[in-house]
Amino acid sequence: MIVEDDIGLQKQLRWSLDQYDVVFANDRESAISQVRRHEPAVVTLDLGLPPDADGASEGLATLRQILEMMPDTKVIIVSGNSEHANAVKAVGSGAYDLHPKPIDIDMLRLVIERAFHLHALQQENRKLMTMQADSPLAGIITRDAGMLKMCRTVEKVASSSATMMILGESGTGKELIARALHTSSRRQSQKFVAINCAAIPETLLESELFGYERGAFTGAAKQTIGKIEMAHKGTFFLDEVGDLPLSLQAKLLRFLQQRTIERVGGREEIPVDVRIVCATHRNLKELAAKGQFREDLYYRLSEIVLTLPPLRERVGDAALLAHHFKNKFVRLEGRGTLSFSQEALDLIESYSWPGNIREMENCIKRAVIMAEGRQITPMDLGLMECPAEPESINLRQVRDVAECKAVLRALARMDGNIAKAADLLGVSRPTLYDIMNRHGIQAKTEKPAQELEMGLRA
Ligand SMILES: Nc1ncnc2c1ncn2[C@@H]1O[C@H](COP(=O)(O)OP(=O)(O)OP(=O)(O)O)[C@@H](O)[C@H]1O
Repeated sequence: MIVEDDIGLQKQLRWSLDQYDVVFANDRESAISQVRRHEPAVVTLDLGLPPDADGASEGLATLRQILEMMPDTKVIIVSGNSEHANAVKAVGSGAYDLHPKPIDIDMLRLVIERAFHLHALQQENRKLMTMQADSPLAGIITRDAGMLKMCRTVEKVASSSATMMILGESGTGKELIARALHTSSRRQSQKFVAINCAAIPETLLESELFGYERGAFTGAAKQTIGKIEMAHKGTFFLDEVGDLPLSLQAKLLRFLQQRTIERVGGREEIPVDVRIVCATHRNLKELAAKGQFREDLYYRLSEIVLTLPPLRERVGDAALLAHHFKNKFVRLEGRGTLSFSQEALDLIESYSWPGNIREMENCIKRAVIMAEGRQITPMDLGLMECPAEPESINLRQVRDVAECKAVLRALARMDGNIAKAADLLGVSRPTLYDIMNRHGIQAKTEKPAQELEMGLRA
């Protein structure tokens, strides 16, 4: 934003700064209203504004008000020699830098560029911090109404000892939820032990799960405890439980009924106190109907069932997670500021993510490594598939659903910034608030990090 009452100078700056989206103001009132509407990252401010064009009182008051509203905004004071003392005072009050009049446009461009860079860094940093605070459960990034509800369920059931089944496609975060359940429970100071039934050959699985005594089989040189026993007093996570062979299903069922285990080659019944959480991407009911999974075990394991929606059904999460992973890998790879191009974000939002969050994580890691400039382009993402079109239904419903999705997407993309989301949607801020009200989308401004707990009431 350029705050300047000299129309000639305004024009000159408009031409010289045509690489930026510039908005103008010529006095305090219009400056403040532009700040409300556009929330500019960088402002150049002439101190001599009407009605005190020869003094600095209006300029200094404008500076104060801008910084009260938007403390991160970088305000560059543009002033003549006679105003030097006031310009220094302005820097003392929080202005970012000062630039002398007459303007040296190359110098000013440089100062503006640095100001944008610093602003971007601060925003990234803030986002990183708020993302962590934002998580409803440790490590889980989401603003989707269904997922937020699920996180609340996890918190509620964490203190119980009920056995839990987590269903969902591959890469939807089943293990992450299991870990979150453990860290939210009173078992958190004890071990979380995980085993993937699909990754271990059948012949080894029994001894992995239950342990073995010395001499139980050739090569059993010493007594070894199994994973279930290892998790004593903690949480035991049985991943891909649908792949558990039938013989071991019987043994697991016995453990669930008696809460004791018998090591392979042993005779002793050893009591073990564990919370069992299991997960699968397979349809256990179907497997049970085909006789490949014991129905009694299925019911024992599913005292509480959580179903994780695939990423393509989580509204707004694709852009949110993309930003999260971009920030993570930029840090890990030691890259400078990097943002998504508009086209890259469009692609991220329309892609169907068959591999869910794991695929997204890998894709963004690749993009951070591949990106050549300061922007991640669709090419860097390396995604092939075309977006699927939603089914059409009743016209009013289609319009409603599309409107609601567009608003959630715009808010997610602009990280909850209402003014920017309104701009993106091409509506005024009050109109956006109306639409959000109509769809029950909340914006909790008192807690910016969670402004965005956007939920659909219906
Ligand atoms: N909501 C989320 N926020 C941040 N990271 C996530 C989220 N969900 C999943 N991840 C990350 O995505 C990756 C895959 O998650 P996870 O291993 O928990 O999925 P899964 O459903 O258990 O997969 P599989 O069925 O293949 O075992 C992990 O690196 C995890 O940290």
